[in-house]
Amino acid sequence: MTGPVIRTRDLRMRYGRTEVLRGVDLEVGAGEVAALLGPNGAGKTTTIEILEGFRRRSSGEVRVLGADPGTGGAAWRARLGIVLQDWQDHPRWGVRQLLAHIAAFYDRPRDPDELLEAMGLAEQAGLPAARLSGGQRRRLDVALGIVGRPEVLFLDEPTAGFDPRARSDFHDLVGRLAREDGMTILLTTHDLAEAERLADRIAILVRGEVTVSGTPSGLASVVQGASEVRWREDGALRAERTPDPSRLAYELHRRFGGPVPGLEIRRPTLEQSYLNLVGGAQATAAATGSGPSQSAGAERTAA
Ligand SMILES: Nc1ncnc2c1ncn2[C@@H]1O[C@H](COP(=O)(O)OP(=O)(O)OP(=O)(O)O)[C@@H](O)[C@H]1O
Repeated sequence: MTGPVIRTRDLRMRYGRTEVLRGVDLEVGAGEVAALLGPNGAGKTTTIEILEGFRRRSSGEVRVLGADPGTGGAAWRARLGIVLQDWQDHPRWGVRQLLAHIAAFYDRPRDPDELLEAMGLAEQAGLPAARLSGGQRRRLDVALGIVGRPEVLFLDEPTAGFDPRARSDFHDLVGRLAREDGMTILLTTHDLAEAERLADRIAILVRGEVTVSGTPSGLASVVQGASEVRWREDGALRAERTPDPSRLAYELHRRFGGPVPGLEIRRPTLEQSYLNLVGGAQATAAATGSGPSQSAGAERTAA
C-alpha cells in the first residue's frame, strides 16, 4: 500500500466528560518502528486500543492498513499483531499448546517451536502459562502477537517487568522484526532510552496531546533545553542559561580578550530535557485546565 500504514488526524477520546485524547495526529510508514512515549495516564493505551479496533473513538480520523479500525473486519484483523498490557489468558494452557492454538487461526503462521526457541522459551514449552515468570509471560505475549506474521504489530509497554538482559534481547528482536520481516511496529513506553534505541520515530504524548514528534535525533534538537555556561569573573563564579552557548562563549572570549577563566558549558541530557518537557506540560495543563500546546518548531505530523 502507498501512504502511511497507521494514520490518525485530530483523534479525540472522551471518557464521560473527561477528554483524554485531545487531537492526536500520528503517522507511521511501512516498516517503521514508532514509539508513543509518555508518562502514566498520557493516553498511550487509549490510542493504541483505538488503533487496534478495541475501543471506539469519540471523533477524528483513523486508518490502519487503509481501514477504519472501528469497522475493520476479520481479514483486516488477521494482518495485525497485538500485545496488550495485561494479557492473562488461558493460564492453565501449556505454553506451546497456547501458541500452536493461536497459530492455527492464521494462513501462514510461524512455526511455534522455532518461535519459542527465538523467544528463549523453549525450556518452558511444556509449562502452563500461569507458571511463567513475569518476563517469560511477556515474551510469550509477544510470541502470540507475532505468530501470525502480522504486517503491523502493536506492543503496549512490551518490556514492563523485564530484567536488563530480557530487555536487551527484546530490543534486538524488535529490530529484527522490522528489518527482516518489514513489520510496521507501534509500541508504547515510559522509557525515553528505550524509545531512542528502538524507534525510527517517536511521538511524545502528554495529557492526550502529541507535544513533540520526530526522529530520535530530531527530537533531541527540539526538546533539548537551555545549556548552562559557567565562568569565573572578578573572583566570583558566574553562570548563565542560554539556548545558544557557543554564542555566549564567543562573546565572553571577546570580552576577556582571550581565554575565558573557568569556562564550562553544561548541556542537559536528553533525559533531563524530556522530564522537563513532561513536567512543564503537566504544570501548564494544571494551571490552565487544558492540555499542553505544541512546542515551537516541533514536527507535528509524523509519529
Ligand atoms: N475505561 C476508562 N474509563 C475512564 N477513564 C479511563 C478509562 N481508560 C483510561 N482512562 C483514563 O484515561 C487516561 C489515559 O489512560 P491511558 O491508559 O490511555 O494512559 P497511558 O498513557 O496508557 O497510561 P499508563 O502509562 O499508566 O498505562 C487516564 O487518565 C485514565 O485514567
